[in-house]
Amino acid sequence: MYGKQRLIAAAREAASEDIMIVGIPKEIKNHEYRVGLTPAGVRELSHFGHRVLVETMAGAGIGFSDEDYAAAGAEISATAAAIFAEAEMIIKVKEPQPEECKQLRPGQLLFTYLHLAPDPLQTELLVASGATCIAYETVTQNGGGLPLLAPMSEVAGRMSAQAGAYHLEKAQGGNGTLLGGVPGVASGEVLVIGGGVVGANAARMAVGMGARVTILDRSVPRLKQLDDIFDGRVATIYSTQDAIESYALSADLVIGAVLIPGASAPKLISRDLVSRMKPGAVMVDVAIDQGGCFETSKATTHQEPTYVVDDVVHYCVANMPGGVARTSTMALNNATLPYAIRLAGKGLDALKDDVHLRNGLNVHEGKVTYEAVAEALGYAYVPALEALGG
Ligand SMILES: NC(=O)C1=CN([C@@H]2O[C@H](COP(=O)(O)OP(=O)(O)OC[C@H]3O[C@@H](n4cnc5c(N)ncnc54)[C@H](O)[C@@H]3O)[C@@H](O)[C@H]2O)C=CC1
Ligand SMILES: CC(=O)C(=O)O
Ligand SMILES: [Mg+2]
Repeated sequence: MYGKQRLIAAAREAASEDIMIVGIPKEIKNHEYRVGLTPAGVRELSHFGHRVLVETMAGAGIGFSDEDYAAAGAEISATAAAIFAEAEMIIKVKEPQPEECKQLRPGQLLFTYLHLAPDPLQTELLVASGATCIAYETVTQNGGGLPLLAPMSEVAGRMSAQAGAYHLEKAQGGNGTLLGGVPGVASGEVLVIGGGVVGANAARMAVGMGARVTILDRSVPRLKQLDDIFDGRVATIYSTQDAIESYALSADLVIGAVLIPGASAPKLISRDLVSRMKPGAVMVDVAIDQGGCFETSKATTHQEPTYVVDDVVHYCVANMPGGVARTSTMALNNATLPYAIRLAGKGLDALKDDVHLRNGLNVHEGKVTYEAVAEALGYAYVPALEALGG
């Protein structure tokens, strides 16, 4: 289709689309200043005729005022409760907290990160809500990759090297190694386990700081790509228990960056191995939002990001990008907005029409529609298309 024909078809399609009430509550997780839509995103949805309700002060922490949102076409709501009560689709950033889950209802769409496999309580509450819950992190795309996880993985990967370098300082509990070294003194050793988006971005920052970096992955094609990208500046090693053990024992900083989409992260570093690592080494478990890939990991917050096990500092913040919320909000919105527009225009048909968006569906009308989540938590698995009624 070309030119005028394409415009007419687009106008017809737009005319047949519904108008939706979209709600943006303020995030309530610890030190979480990201927001589900920027004013620019509100403007796009308003342009398509949708009503957008934004909770007062939702973007205040990152310089988006109520006036900015109102100027973009939003209606400012005084409370989250008013938004949950009226909106047909809720757009958030972090997984809904229990008090948010309890306000969801059948027929309502929820579009946000969920990370359900390691989170039985949230899953139970979403199933009980009857709502349609779409997880950013399991939406897929042609050619592979997770387009709505990738922007935050880029951020968290870059932050992980930064956080690791900082916590290697003595005053932060680290062993006092400067990752880049200085002339005449060896640089620090960084082990990155998982060479996907987080891992590549972590390595990029660590290499930039002058560290000696090794990336482990169990995908040989991915190791080949990394070898090309880094052009000899990182070592790429196939991931086995042997490799993990030998590199972890000499590392100053270990970054956990593995993912099996939708599933709980595999525990790749045991408590015993942690006890044999260098005292004052630092471990940053970015995979903590999927349960963590170190046996000793437990989720922490930006307020209290670290704890120590066997003299090894653990940094396990489950919402790392929230620490650079302004950059993260804009990066996340760039990725989510086209999907939000389709969901607002077509409702459930947007899921029926697009297998990649449908792969984001984790819970619908009380059914678990993502296999790895059902398996991890003992629910019956109902394929998304079947749950949606074909
Ligand atoms: N804590 C936080 O704030 C954030 C956490 N994340 C999380 O970081 C994790 C990684 O995400 P991405 O890099 O986007 O995923 P990705 O899918 O791009 O990369 C994961 C990599 O892990 C590799 N892998 C799987 N099993 C492995 C094993 N046994 N040994 C070595 N490598 C293995 C895969 O081959 C793949 O290359 C996810 O759990 C994601 O949710 C992402 C953003 C923010
Ligand atoms: C990916 C994720 O969970 C986050 O950005 O917080
Ligand atoms: Mg997270």
